[in-house]
Amino acid sequence: MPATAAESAPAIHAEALTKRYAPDAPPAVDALSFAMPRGATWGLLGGNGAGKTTTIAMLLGLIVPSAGRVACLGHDMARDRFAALARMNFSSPYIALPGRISVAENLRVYAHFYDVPQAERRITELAGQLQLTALLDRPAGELSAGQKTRVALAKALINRPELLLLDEPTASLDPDTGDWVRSWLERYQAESGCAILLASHNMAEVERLCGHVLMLKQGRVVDQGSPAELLAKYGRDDLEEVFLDIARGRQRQPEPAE
Ligand SMILES: Nc1ncnc2c1ncn2[C@@H]1O[C@H](COP(=O)(O)OP(=O)(O)OP(=O)(O)O)[C@@H](O)[C@H]1O
Repeated sequence: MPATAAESAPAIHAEALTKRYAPDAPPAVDALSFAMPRGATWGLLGGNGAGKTTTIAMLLGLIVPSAGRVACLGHDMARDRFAALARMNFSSPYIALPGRISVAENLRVYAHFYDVPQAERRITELAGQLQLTALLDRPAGELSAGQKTRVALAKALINRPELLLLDEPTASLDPDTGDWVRSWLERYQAESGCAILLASHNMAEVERLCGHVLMLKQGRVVDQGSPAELLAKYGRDDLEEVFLDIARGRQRQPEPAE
C-alpha cells in the first residue's frame, strides 16, 4: 500500500518560521526553514539567545509563530497540533517535574496524558533501561541533577515518540553521567528509529550524535551540514572551533600553503 503524505512527510518541516516577541524587537527566530528526515538526529547549535529554545517551543506548538509554518510528522502544528503531539515528546531542563510526588507517580501522570497502553509495564521497562528502578518511590524533587535527567528522559520516552526534541539533555551532568546519557541516546535512536532534534552547547555531544547540524545566530541558520562537512569547510579539528569561528564571524581557515 503506498504511504500517505503524512507517513512520508519529514519528521520536521519548517518553512520561514519566525518569532518576534514584540513588534519592535528583532526576531528571536528569523525565517527558519529546514526539513529533517524521519529517523535522523540533527543538532541545533548556537550561542546564548540564538533562538534554539524558541524554535523548540514553536515545534511543540507552545509558542505561536509570528510568521511561517511548521509541520511535525506531517501534521501542521497550527491546525493539527494534538495529532502530532501524541507521536512526539520532549525533554528540557527548564521544565521541572512535580517534585512532591514520586518518580513512578510522575510517570503514571504522563502515561495517562499520552494514553499509553499497559502503562505500568512501560514504566517498569523504562525504569530498568534508565537505571531508575530503585528511585521509583522517591519524591522527584529530592533527586540529584543526574537522576532528574534520567527521569526526564523516561518521561520523554513514555509514549514511544517518533520525534524527540531534546533541549540540552546533558546540561549540568558530570562527564561520566553525560557520557552514559549520550551512549543511551545513541543506542535508543538506533533501536527505535526515532528522529531526534537536539539543542546543545556541548559540541562533542553534537559531533558524536548528530548527522546534520544547523548553526543558528540571531535566529537565522548561518551554516549547516554534517559535522564532517563543517569541519572540512572551516578547516578545523573539532566542532567547538567551528562554533567559535561562526559566533565570532570569522571566515573559514585558508588552505595551508603547499
Ligand atoms: N518570553 C520571551 N519574551 C521576550 N523575549 C524572549 C522570550 N524568550 C526568549 N526571548 C528572546 O529571544 C531570543 C532567543 O532566545 P532563546 O531562549 O530562544 O535562545 P537560546 O538559543 O535557547 O538561548 P540559550 O542558549 O541562552 O538558552 C533572545 O534574545 C531572548 O532574549
